Amino acid sequence: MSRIQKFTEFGRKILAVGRNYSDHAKELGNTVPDTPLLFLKPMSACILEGEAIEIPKGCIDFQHEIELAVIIGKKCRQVPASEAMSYVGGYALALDMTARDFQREASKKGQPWALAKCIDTSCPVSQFIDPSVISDPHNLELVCKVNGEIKQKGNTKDMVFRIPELLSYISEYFTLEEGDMVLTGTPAGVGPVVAGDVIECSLSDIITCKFNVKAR
Ligand SMILES: CC(=O)CC(=O)C(=O)O
Ligand SMILES: [Mg+2]
Repeated sequence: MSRIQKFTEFGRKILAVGRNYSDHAKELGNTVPDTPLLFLKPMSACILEGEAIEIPKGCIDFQHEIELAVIIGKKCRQVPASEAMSYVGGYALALDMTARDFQREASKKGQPWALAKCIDTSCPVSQFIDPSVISDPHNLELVCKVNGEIKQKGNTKDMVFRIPELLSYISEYFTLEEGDMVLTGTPAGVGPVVAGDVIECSLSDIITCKFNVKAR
């Protein structure tokens, strides 16, 4: 259904969901929200394989968060959960790179997460995955390795809010357009990376992607 096959055809915005896996909420000492916790990432945060993840200036705790990205296939506004999957045009693997020290500081002061989550290179994305190759998006293994060592190993079956609920909730407030992305949250195991590290991600046996980390 979607024409989107490559990064240049992606849309204009990224909606990201936080604390959508209870094991991750727990590891950071957070509770699971009653309704999806949303934030935006700009398209300028996106990079593709071959480009490096850059640690932002002043950050000493830059962390990986592997996430399933849902790519929107057609304009989606106020859709019921029962119809939401028909708006999915594809999937990708993504990293919601997070300056955790900046986030902690912002949260303490009641400030937004822009500097923690929205900075350049903070959204590495894999190649586009056609939805026809994914029979059940709620049973996919997410694995993130740093320098060959497994750091995150989760399954999309453990999402608190599933894709239909997320798209219905989000589209009540934001019109989603073709190529927009929804990052569906990260499972437990997030942790820091430093310059010189290599992050490798996989989604079941469907796709892998690899990114080098460097200082800005
Ligand atoms: C606390 C967070 O950074 C939330 C988030 O992004 C997640 O995936 O969960
Ligand atoms: Mg995240």
